[in-house]
Amino acid sequence: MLFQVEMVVKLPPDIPAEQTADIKMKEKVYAQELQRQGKWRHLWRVAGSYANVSIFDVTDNAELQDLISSLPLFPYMDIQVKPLCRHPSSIRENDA
Ligand SMILES: O=C(O)C[C@H]1C=CC(=O)O1
Repeated sequence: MLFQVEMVVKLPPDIPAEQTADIKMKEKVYAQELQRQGKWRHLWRVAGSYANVSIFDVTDNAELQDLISSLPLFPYMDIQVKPLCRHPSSIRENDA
């Protein structure tokens, strides 16, 4: 199942810089591992903001919830999820 996930990062300004750097480093390691596994198919920065638009490819809603809620930045993000399905005009047969 494919999902579009939008994440807007809202780190509180009073978190110590060291802690922020540690969270971001852990987030990067986790995000890259999920990309290697093929579960996080696309990761795009939204230009001009501390936000991303991503495409996840997971078995079901429960797996998506599990992956997203395990993100180190999860407590500091506003997240919106949209389920996707194949577009009838798409020429990409392998998608969805
Ligand atoms: O920077 C972000 O958009 C937030 C998050 C998503 C992947 C990652 O490494 O950090």
